[in-house]
Amino acid sequence: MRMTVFGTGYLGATHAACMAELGHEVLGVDVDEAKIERLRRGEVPFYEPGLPEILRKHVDSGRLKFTTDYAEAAEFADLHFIGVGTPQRKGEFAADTTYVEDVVARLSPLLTRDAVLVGKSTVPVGTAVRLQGIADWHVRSGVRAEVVWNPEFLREGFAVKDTLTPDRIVIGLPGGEQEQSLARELVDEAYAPILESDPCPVIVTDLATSELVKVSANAFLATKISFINAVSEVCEAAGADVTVLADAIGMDPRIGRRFLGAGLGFGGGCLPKDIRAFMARAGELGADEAMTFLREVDSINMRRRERMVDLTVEACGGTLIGKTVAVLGAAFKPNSDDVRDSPALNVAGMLSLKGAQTVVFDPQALDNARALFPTLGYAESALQACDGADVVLVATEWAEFVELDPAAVAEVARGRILLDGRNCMPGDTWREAGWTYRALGRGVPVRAGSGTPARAGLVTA
Ligand SMILES: NC(=O)c1ccc[n+]([C@@H]2O[C@H](COP(=O)([O-])OP(=O)(O)OC[C@H]3O[C@@H](n4cnc5c(N)ncnc54)[C@H](O)[C@@H]3O)[C@@H](O)[C@H]2O)c1
Ligand SMILES: O=c1ccn([C@@H]2O[C@H](COP(=O)(O)OP(=O)(O)O[C@H]3O[C@H](CO)[C@@H](O)[C@H](O)[C@H]3O)[C@@H](O)[C@H]2O)c(=O)[nH]1
Repeated sequence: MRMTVFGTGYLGATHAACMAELGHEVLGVDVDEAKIERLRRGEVPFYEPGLPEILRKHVDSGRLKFTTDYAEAAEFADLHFIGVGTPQRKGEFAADTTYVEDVVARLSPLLTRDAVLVGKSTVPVGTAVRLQGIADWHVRSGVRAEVVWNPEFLREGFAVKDTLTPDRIVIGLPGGEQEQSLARELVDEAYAPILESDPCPVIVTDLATSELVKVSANAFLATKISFINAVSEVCEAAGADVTVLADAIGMDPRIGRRFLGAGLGFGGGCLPKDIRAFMARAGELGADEAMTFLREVDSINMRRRERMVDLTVEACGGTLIGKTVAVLGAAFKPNSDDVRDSPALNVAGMLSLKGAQTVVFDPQALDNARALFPTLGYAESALQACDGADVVLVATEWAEFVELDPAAVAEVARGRILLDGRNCMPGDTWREAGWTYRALGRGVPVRAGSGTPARAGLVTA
C-alpha cells in the first residue's frame, strides 16, 4: 500500500524505511531541503545501525522516495504518518506541538479525498482531539481527514529492530476499540506484514489512552533509572556497591534488571523532555499533584551530572585549574550520534567552566557535539583524547571504551585516574594495571570498627 511519513528525523526516516522494508510504497516528507536531498541520495543524515542498508535498498528500488512538496504528498497516499518533533518549549516544561499542528494545517487543505492522519510523535494527552479540530477547519468540503494516534516506542541504536519487531502496537481511535473506519482499515493494512511474520500484541484504544501510554512508558523508564541513581547516592555514602545491588534486586522478575543501570543518568531527545511535558500537561488538567514525583525523578537525574563533576574535582585534588580531562563519550547513549540533552556533554561543559582543559571523543557524535559545544576541545580517537590527560572520564558506554587497554592509555596519559560515569568499565583490570578507578555509586566497603564510611563513590586502588 502507499503511505507518507511527515518528518524524516530519527523516528520518521526509520519508520519510512521500515515501512518500505515491509513492502509498502513510501514517500518521506520534510521541510528541511538539505536533509531531503541526502535521503534522496540514499544517505541517512544521522547514525543508526542497520538503517543505511535498508534505506539505500529501497531508495534504489524506487519504493522509498522523499519530497518537501506537501501537494505531492497529499496526492500520493490516503495514509499519512506524522513523526515531526515535539521538543520542550523554551523556558517551559510543556511540549511544543507547533510542528505537528503545522503538518495538519498544511496537509488538510490539500487533500482531495478522505484520508487518515496517524500521529506517531510523542504528544501531550488531548493533542489528537485538538489536531482533529485543525483538520476539520482546514479540509475541503466533502473531504474527511481522520486523526488517529499510534505512538512509537523505538529506541535509538535499535530503531530498525524495534520498528520491524515491536513489543506491541498501540492504536488510538476516536471511537476506541469498537471503531470500524477507514483509519482502522488503513492502519491494520500498514502493520499487517509485521503481524503476519512476527506477531505482537495490538492494543486498540481511545485517543487519550494511546497518548498517555507513550508518556507513561517513558515516565516509568525515567523513574526506574532515577530510582537506582537515588539508591546509588546512598550506596556511595554507605560504602556499598550499586551494581551488585542492582543485579540482586533485578533478579526479582517483578523488578527486572533492565533500566537499573546506575551512573550519569538519562538524557536524549525523549525521556527528559517527555517527563517535563507530562508534568506540565497533568498540571493543565488539574492533576498536577499526581505527577509531582517526576520533578524529583528529574532532579535526581540532573544531580548525577553534578556528582560526576564533583568526583572529578575531588580526583584532581580540589581544583580543575591546569588539569586536562579526557571525556570519552558525547552521545547521550552508545550506538547513537544524538547529543540532545547529553549527560556526557553537559558534564564536559561544566568541567570546562570550572577551568579544566576538556578533550572530548565520541565514535559517532563528534560533529553534532562540535556544533552544540564549539568551545570544547575534541580529539579524533580515544587515545588522542587521553594524550596528556590527568583524568580519563568515561561518560558514554561505547564498547570501544569498555575494551580500552589500560596499558595503552597509560602510555599517553599524564595521570592514572579513571572515572567511570556509566559503571561499565572493568575496574579490576584497570586497578591491576596501576590505575585509580572511581565509579559513580560504588563506595568503599566499611569494615567493623573502621568508623564512618568513606565518602562517596570511590573504589580506589
Ligand atoms: N528519536 C526517537 O527515538 C523517538 C522515539 C519515539 C518517539 N519519538 C518522538 O518522535 C518525534 C520526532 O522525534 P525525532 O527524534 O525523530 O525528531 P527529529 O528532530 O530527529 O526529527 C523531526 C523532523 O521533523 C521535521 N519537521 C519539522 N516540521 C516539519 C513539518 N511541518 N513538515 C515536515 N517535517 C517537519 C524536521 O525538519 C525534522 O527532520 C518526537 O515527538 C519524539 O518525541 C522519538
Ligand atoms: O539503565 C539505564 C538505561 C538507560 N539509561 C540512560 O537513559 C537514556 C535513555 O536511554 P534509552 O531509553 O535506551 O534511549 P532512547 O532512545 O531515548 O529511548 C527512550 O525514548 C524513546 C523516545 O520516546 C522511546 O521510544 C523508547 O522506548 C525509550 O526507551 C540514555 O541516556 C541512557 O544512557 C541509564 O542511565 N540507565
